[in-house]
Amino acid sequence: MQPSAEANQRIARISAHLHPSNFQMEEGSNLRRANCRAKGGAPGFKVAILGAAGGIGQPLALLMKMNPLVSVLHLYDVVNAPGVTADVSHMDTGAVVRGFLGQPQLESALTGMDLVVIPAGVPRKPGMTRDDLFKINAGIVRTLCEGIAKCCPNAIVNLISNPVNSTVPIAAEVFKKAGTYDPKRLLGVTMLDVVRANTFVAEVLGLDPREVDVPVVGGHAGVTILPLLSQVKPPCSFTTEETEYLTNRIQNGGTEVVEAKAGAGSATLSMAYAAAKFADACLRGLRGDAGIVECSFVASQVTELPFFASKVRLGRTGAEEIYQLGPLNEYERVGLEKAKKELEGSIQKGVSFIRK
Ligand SMILES: NC(=O)c1ccc[n+]([C@@H]2O[C@H](COP(=O)([O-])OP(=O)(O)OC[C@H]3O[C@@H](n4cnc5c(N)ncnc54)[C@H](O)[C@@H]3O)[C@@H](O)[C@H]2O)c1
Ligand SMILES: O=C(O)C[C@H](O)C(=O)O
Repeated sequence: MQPSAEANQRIARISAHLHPSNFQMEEGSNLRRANCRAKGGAPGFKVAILGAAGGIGQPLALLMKMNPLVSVLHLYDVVNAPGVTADVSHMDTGAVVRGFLGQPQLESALTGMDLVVIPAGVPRKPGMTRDDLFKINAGIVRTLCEGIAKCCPNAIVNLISNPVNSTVPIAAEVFKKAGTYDPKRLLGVTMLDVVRANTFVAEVLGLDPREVDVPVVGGHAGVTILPLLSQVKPPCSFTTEETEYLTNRIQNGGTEVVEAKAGAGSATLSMAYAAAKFADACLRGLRGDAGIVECSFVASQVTELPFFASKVRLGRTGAEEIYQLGPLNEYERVGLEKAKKELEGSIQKGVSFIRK
């Protein structure tokens, strides 16, 4: 049966609004229903995931598609973005999903985004440190951040790619160079350390992890991960043995997963959960919700270092307030000095990568 003149007109009207890159994965089709709805302006935020076809990217795409605060979800990767996009786009939740494949489509993926989440880059194998990933991931993060500076300079950026202690300074330098740097909008994702800390502390205390809140400060690698067990909520105390066990387990949580996966990568599922939780907090902040506080690795004056992870209050403009560390016990003070020593070198390495 021939489509009616009215239907043809409707299709032509909708097609005229669509960006050519959105057709990339649906050759032969004139109309993408998803785009029609996006054009209709469903309330919510526009979110891009860069590295969306990866071990973290895929479950993160699924979780963000389920988030009612997301109206448009852009999935970008240098491989396999079409398949992941087709798959996730069939979920009957509100967000409209669009896929973007390879560097020529990066700008389309980023234009108009409110939040950009970056899990792009290589993961560790057993025996590697996060810093061993610098060689490859530094360049990836630089390229992606150049795209952000050009196409969505006001977006909030959640940076997951390791080594976070260096990639966040890299991103800051790229944005400075482009004249778009707003420290409040650049957030290194350390949420997995908090998620792990809540889980392991709850195990020791015999509590439900959802009732536990452990601040984790410093950075995101080995001794730079500093859980503040003296500040756990609900208030509690630990023996020296428990403190040492918990601190070591939280600091080595990533390695525990890398070894268990035995060459098949690092944490992906718990990371996607943590990233989705953090992104949701950022979106609630953007919406104007009050009292959204999470730990993140940000530009900071809490210590003498230019970047440091601590509790931040998330609001309409990103990390609007950065909280001091609060009272530390002797064990934590020693840990803080160790953390700062290692962090200093990692931050400098990131800065020099762009400035050199
Ligand atoms: N911050 C954290 O707490 C945390 C936790 C876990 C993993 N990570 C880090 O996240 C990163 C990703 O881990 P994964 O397990 O998902 O790795 P993965 O290899 O499974 O996926 C990475 C994805 O990035 C894509 N990619 C590579 N270069 C790209 C580019 N230039 N542009 C866009 N996409 C690109 C790859 O194609 C791949 O799909 C690693 O660096 C890992 O160390 C961080
Ligand atoms: O450990 C890794 O390499 C990945 C990530 O940083 C983690 O903490 O799980």
